[in-house]
Amino acid sequence: TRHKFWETQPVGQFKDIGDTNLPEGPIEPPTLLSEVKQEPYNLPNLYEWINCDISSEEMCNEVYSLLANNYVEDDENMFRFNYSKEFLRWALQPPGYFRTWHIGVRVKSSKKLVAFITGIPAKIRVRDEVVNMAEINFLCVHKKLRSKRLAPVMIKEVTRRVHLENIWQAAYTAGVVLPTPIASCQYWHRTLNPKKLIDVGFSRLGARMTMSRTIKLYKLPESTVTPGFRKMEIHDVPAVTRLLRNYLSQFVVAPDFDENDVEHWLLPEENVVDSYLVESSETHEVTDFCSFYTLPSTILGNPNYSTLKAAYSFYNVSTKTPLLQLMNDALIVAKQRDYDVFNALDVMENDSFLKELKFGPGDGKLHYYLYNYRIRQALKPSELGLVLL
Ligand SMILES: CCCCCCCCCCCCCC(=O)CSCCNC(=O)CCNC(=O)[C@H](O)C(C)(C)COP(=O)(O)OP(=O)(O)OC[C@H]1O[C@@H](n2cnc3c(N)ncnc32)[C@H](O)[C@@H]1OP(=O)(O)O
Ligand SMILES: CCOC(=O)c1cnc2ccc(OC)cc2c1SCCC#N
Repeated sequence: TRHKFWETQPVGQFKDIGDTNLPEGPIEPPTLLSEVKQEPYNLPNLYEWINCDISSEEMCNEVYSLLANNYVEDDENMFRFNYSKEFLRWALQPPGYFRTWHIGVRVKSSKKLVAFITGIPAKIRVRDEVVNMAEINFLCVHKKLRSKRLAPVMIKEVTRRVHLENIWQAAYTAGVVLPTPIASCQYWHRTLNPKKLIDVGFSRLGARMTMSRTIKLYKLPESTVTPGFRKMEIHDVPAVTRLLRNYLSQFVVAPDFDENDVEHWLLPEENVVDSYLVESSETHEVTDFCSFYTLPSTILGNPNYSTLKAAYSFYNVSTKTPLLQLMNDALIVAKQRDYDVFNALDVMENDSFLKELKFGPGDGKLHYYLYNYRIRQALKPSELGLVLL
């Protein structure tokens, strides 16, 4: 058995791939709340569970440090995600969040935080069904405690706590292949600071290319080109919600955002999320929207640089301005704001601008998963309207 834990879970199993007799939808029915295990799963003796109050400065520092030192690295150990504290508070406290779903594991004696996993509630539409789900993220076990089967316990515990809130499905992404992806996406990278990306060893000077020629290749205008292109403001929430809900309705899997969700996830917050829209000067109608979130990475083992400033494409809608032009304006803003790279997945309609805007394909894949919800057959990235942090 290749996946001793995952083969026990209500997820699509590899052996079932292609079996179109299996119905789409929940794999297991909900259980009665009285039947949900009332007490936490057992941890190895030295450890204890802790609910992490991310709004507490001290707790947020501990979570930040655990992730900054032990969270995801690329295959070549060139980068490690360095989620900021304000980003973590944003990511973990959306409307309706549960503090009990921000789960830590501490060493009983030293009180040191050594593991973490989180859930947040989200309404996710799958085809025509809007399903109450948990979005699971930030699963992290300290480097010194790896390969001790702690992750399955963390996963079972967050599952138990989600069940206690009468939620039976979840969504998550991972760079690793597990039973069984509903879609597999590719990262694309648009160089904004070529010299730095070459110096850190991510990019290489092209054949017959000089550094100055390479800098010229990635050069962008000093200012955005779309008339009416401006930052989103709180009074734009109703219009942006309408625009986004309508746009996302075309995808097989997408969040079902209401105005409260849009205000939380898309209203600009410095160093966390940036959103811009196009307001028509004559009709004052909001016709287009683009957004990106800020996720820096620690640059590992480089004497000259410590941090990579990366922007990640979030939700973009174009109804009047060509998507290509809208996204080029997003690149221009990111360059103005001194980002080193602008990253995007090939989800939604992103494929239509990636090559033309000089994005290059990454070597990493991002696999999307649903827990306790079967999809008849894997989706194409263009059928996905969901971006997880
Ligand atoms: C109704 C609600 C349901 C809610 C829950 C839904 C499900 C949510 C699922 C979680 C979604 C998280 C999403 C998310 O956070 C975004 S993906 C980022 C995950 N975190 C990292 O990569 C950080 C660095 N790595 C680590 O901290 C550890 O390596 C982790 C903790 C990843 C594994 O710790 P370890 O010390 O290296 O390994 P053991 O403890 O010995 O455990 C080995 C088992 O863990 C399976 N494994 C490995 N990586 C996984 C991953 N990324 N997802 C799921 N499972 C993963 C692996 O296949 C094996 O099971 P198998 O034997 O069956 O193959
Ligand atoms: C320069 C392009 O690469 C990245 O931006 C980057 C940065 N930090 C990471 C940390 C962990 C990591 O683990 C998979 C990958 C990166 C990546 S590439 C995949 C993310 C994107 N786009």
